Amino acid sequence: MPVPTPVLEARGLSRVLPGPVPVTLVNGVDVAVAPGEFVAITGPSGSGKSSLLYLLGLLDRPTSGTVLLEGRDTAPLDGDELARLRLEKLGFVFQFHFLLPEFTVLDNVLVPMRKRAALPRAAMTEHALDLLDRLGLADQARKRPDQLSGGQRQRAAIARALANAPRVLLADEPTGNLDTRNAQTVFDIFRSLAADTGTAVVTVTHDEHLAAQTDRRLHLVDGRCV
Ligand SMILES: Nc1ncnc2c1ncn2[C@@H]1O[C@H](COP(=O)(O)OP(=O)(O)OP(=O)(O)O)[C@@H](O)[C@H]1O
Repeated sequence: MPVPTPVLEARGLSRVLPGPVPVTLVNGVDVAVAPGEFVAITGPSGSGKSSLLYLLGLLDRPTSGTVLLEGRDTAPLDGDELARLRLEKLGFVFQFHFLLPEFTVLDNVLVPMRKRAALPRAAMTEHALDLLDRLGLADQARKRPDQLSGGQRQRAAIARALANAPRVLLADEPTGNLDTRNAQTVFDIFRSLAADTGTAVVTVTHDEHLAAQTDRRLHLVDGRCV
């Protein structure tokens, strides 16, 4: 069977903070993520999990090595080109939801769609409402984030991350502020997202029970994948 082109690939990825005593955050990581794959980044505190995720998400630049997105080398791209790729191809979820407090949930989901401007206005609203419905938030669309529960807020943040139908969803401890039930719901959403839409999901987690539910684990120790 032909091996599919990885949607996301790291080759010899390293990130060193310069200084009198340079600090190595990520050290020579090679990884290839296939479309529809659900991958956990695990490892002890300070092992470089978030640093690796930021590199994979084109939010930080490696000091050596490169990231390929859908087979395209991102190393030569400038800041604007990277921002465009993030907007069009990647979705992000963090431990804190980072929803805009003065906007409704619906308007929060519309922000990345408006920025991309790939759809007429009415179609954007329809798509955003459909996403919220799929995440069990149909009744919350016109509320502000502070009127939602913690679990609902994180699902709204996931809806926003999915607004532009990313090829890869990157999540940094997305269940860190959630109780067990809501944490499981988030992982259930990730699992069906990967299986049903082919979106690759890469998530940092401390939680062994959740990590065991993914297809594959990248375990980091001192910035190296072991
Ligand atoms: N800007 C920075 N300046 C100095 N040290 C940093 C900086 N960013 C990260 N570090 C250090 O680099 C190491 C890796 O950090 P990173 O946040 O990637 O680890 P992590 O595995 O995600 O940790 P945690 O599980 O605690 O969130 C840590 O030791 C951290 O303290």
